[in-house]
Amino acid sequence: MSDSLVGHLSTGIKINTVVTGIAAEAAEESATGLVTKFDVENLNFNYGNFQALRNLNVNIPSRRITAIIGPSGSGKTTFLRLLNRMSDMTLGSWHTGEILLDGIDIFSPDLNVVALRRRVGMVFQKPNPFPKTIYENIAYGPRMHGTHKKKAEMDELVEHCLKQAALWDEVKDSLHKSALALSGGQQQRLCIARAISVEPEVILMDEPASALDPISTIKIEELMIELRRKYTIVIVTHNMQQAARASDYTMVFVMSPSRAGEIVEFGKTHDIFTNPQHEKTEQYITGRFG
Ligand SMILES: Nc1ncnc2c1ncn2[C@@H]1O[C@H](COP(=O)(O)OP(=O)(O)OP(=O)(O)O)[C@@H](O)[C@H]1O
Repeated sequence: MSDSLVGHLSTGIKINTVVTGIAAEAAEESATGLVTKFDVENLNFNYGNFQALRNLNVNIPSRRITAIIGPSGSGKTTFLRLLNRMSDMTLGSWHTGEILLDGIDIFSPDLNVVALRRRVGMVFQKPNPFPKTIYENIAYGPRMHGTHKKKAEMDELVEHCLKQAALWDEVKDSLHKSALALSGGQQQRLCIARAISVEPEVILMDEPASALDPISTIKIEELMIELRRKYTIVIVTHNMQQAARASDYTMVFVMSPSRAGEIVEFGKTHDIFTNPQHEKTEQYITGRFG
C-alpha cells in the first residue's frame, strides 16, 4: 500500500500523477487469481444510424474498481449504461455482441431486467436522492423488493447502509429529516447507501464526484476503496488523478475516425499510468488530447 511512484513514459514525459494505494497494490496481484464479473464480447452499440461503440472485447474483474477514462464523446457513459441495460431506455438504440454477467447473457429475452438492476446498481453524476427522508431513501428499495419487513430489521439495515457509506455519524440524529437538506457530498454518499441497500453485486458510478468539492471527492474515493472488497465497482471519470488514486484497473476509450468509441487499452491502473502500451493512452493521460 505504501508503494508510491511517479510515471515516466518512454518519451520521457513525466506523468503528473502519483500512482499509489490500491493501484500499487493491484499491480502486485496476479491476473490468474482474478474472477471475471463481466465478459464483454464483440460488443457494438448504435443510437439509430450512429455507431457509438465498436467491437468492444474486455473482461471486468470481480471485486475490484475499474475506471473508465477517455475523451468526451468516446462512449464511456454509453458503455456503463449497457452494463445494467439502462440503455434499453433510449429509443432507437440497438446492439450486437454479448455482455455476460457471471457467465449469463444480460440481453437474453428470459432475463428479468428488474433483477439485473438489483444486482447491478448505479450512482449518477448528479446526486439524486428521492424527495423523502434520509431513512426513506434507504428503506425504499428493500421495501419494494419485500425484504426487511419488520421495523427493527429495516432500522438495522438503514444504519448498516449509512455506516457502509460513511454517513451514519453525520446523519444519525436526523434520519427523519429531508434528504434534500443534506450537502451535495452527503447526498451522493446517501445515493451510494441507497444503492447498497438492495445488496447489489456491482455498483456503476458515472462521474460520481464531478459535482462535488475536493473534500467530498476524497470521501467518495475513500468510500469506493472501502467497498471494493465486497462489490465490483465500475466508475467513469474525467479525473486522471482519481483514476490513478482510486482504481485497480483502467479501461481507456478513444474515438475512431467515424466517432465510434473503442477500447484502446485495458490493464492494471499502475501499468496504464506508468507504462502505457498505446500511443493514444499516453497522449490522453498526459493531456495532449481529449
Ligand atoms: N441518447 C443519445 N442519442 C444519440 N446519440 C447519443 C445519445 N447519447 C449519447 N450519444 C452520442 O454517443 C456518443 C458517446 O456518448 P457518451 O455520452 O457515451 O460519451 P462519453 O465518453 O461518456 O462522453 P462525456 O465524457 O462527454 O460524458 C456521443 O457522440 C454522443 O453524442
